[in-house]
Amino acid sequence: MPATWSESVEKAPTGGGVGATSHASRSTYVPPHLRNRPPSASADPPPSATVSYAGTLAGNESQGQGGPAVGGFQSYGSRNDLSGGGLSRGGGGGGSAWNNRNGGWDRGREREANPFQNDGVPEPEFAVQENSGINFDAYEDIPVETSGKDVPPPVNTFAEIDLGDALNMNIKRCKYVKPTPVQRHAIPISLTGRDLMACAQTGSGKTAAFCFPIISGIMKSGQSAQRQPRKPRMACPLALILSPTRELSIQIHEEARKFSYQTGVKVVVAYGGAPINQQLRELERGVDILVATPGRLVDLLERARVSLQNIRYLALDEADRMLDMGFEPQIRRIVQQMDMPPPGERQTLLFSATFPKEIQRLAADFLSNYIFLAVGRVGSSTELILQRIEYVLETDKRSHLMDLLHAQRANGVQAKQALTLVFVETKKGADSLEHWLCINGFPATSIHGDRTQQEREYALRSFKSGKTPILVATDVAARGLDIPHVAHVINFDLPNDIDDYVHRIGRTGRAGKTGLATAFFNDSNASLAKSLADLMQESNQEVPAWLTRFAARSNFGGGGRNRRGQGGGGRFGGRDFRKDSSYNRGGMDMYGGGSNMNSGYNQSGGYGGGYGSAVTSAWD
Ligand SMILES: Nc1ncnc2c1ncn2[C@@H]1O[C@H](COP(=O)(O)OP(=O)(O)OP(=O)(O)O)[C@@H](O)[C@H]1O
Repeated sequence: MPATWSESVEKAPTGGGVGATSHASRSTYVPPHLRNRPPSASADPPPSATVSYAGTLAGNESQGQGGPAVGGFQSYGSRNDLSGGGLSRGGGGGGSAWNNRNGGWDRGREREANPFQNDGVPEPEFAVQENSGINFDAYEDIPVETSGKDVPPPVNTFAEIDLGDALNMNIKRCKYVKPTPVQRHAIPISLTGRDLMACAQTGSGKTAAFCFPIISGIMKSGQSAQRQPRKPRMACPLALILSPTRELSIQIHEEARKFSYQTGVKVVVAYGGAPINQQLRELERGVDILVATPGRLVDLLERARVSLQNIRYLALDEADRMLDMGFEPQIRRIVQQMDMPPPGERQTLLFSATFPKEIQRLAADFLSNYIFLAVGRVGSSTELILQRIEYVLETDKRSHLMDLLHAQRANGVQAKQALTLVFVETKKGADSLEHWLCINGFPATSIHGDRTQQEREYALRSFKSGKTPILVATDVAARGLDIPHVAHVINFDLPNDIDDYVHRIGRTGRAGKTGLATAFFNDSNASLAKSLADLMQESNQEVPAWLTRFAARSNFGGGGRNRRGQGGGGRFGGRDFRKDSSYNRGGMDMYGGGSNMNSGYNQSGGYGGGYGSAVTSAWD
């Protein structure tokens, strides 16, 4: 069975509606500088070189791998096993006891593939070993803030929570020995049915924090999509997980499939850029949890192939991104203008590492009597990431990058265990830097919104596997991606928004591992100086004197995309906006929920931030 969509395309017979990416022959990645050459010249990237990393990078390398399998993407069924509509999912028994669904959704002819297979984790060994990478000591004294009515107490172990045998087994298979701080708090809250707005640092385990309660809730209820009254060929999922990018949706799907293995809960992913027919057929086979990007979901809703009438759980990952000006209209359409049950009748879970107050205000429209949870210095970066800011003129950036890469190479850590992610501002810039790196002997690939989905998936796989240990990316790769062994994040071009910086550097230093983040700063980044200096200080980083001078000089607090100065950050970045005096001025109940609250967001024209079209277009 093909592991990814790009593989399934490569292996499929010719033709068959693959759209823009339907190449007749097996597609080999061609770097941009070779793409227009005759076939004989357009072959592989330059010969693989050993890229090595120094000092802190070795720390990362030595920690081992905690994430999903390399190259792990969703599997699509073959085109030949689609007959019969696939709707005949035999139901589990009724009642509300555990395990009342079949132990796996392999009803009828369909068999549930083992999502752990790619991990190379021998089943019998999963019992004792801790997830090899995570350093829980790093989280021991992490500050936690909760607000809202009747907040359920946190737990210290998974055993304290009644998640069900099958899910507990999968937690062991994942080698999660104890919950991370956000899981300790968020899972008990969600299990009581409360709405939740949760902020927690990058790489701290938010995916499981929203997946576990959803999966266990579906298992416990004994509900399943196939037992709901449904129109023919219309999928009626019980849970919807939305994320801003295709790759993140793919990743969440992979994770959710592991967590729901043999629970009877079926997870399906739908995202843009991949053939919709394959996704439709997956949906026809039955779906309990639908993971989707907003654009593709709207398409499915318009075709009346998905109904949201049975939604019991709505989760927005990267919720602040999902509700900012780029996505907000689509999200409102999905959540408020289709057939989804309103707040109070469904459970809504919003997660991110950053949550500007303006977005919190907006998000309150989607929530009912919710609990706000902030774990760690939210909106700040983890101290596990060593941040370096270097003053580099625009014209010197490439040679400076080359110096960095040569220094890494000189230091002898294997490339596969120390990947480098380089962020640039534009798609053209990504292509051009990738080309330049390749011709200079550094195997690189790129990911951005102008590449086909097949190319994007191929690039990510090639990076994860270490075949091309440098990935040049736009912000499309800034959020959520959990790529083991990313040892170094380089902000070749700094973003305009400090929250974007937080997410970008969060691709390293995940799950308790250490990481290095280097940024090239020059006068064009002056508006970021203050928030950058503040962020570094909060994270106990050494702030260069020249940056402090820049910060003192710059007076950009009132506008632009630097939201930190507008209440999104602060000493404890994830403060509940309901605690603001301005929120209560109108006599609103401080923790009354706010589902009927008019945020005034639109009237005021939104916060000054927003994303320029170049950035927005990098997203799905
Ligand atoms: N309880 C746990 N024990 C060990 N490892 C865990 C645990 N929970 C999550 N992880 C691992 O931690 C890593 C980071 O998790 P995840 O991707 O959910 O982070 P995140 O908080 O969503 O990050 P981001 O803000 O970047 O989206 C993953 O590799 C995951 O498998």
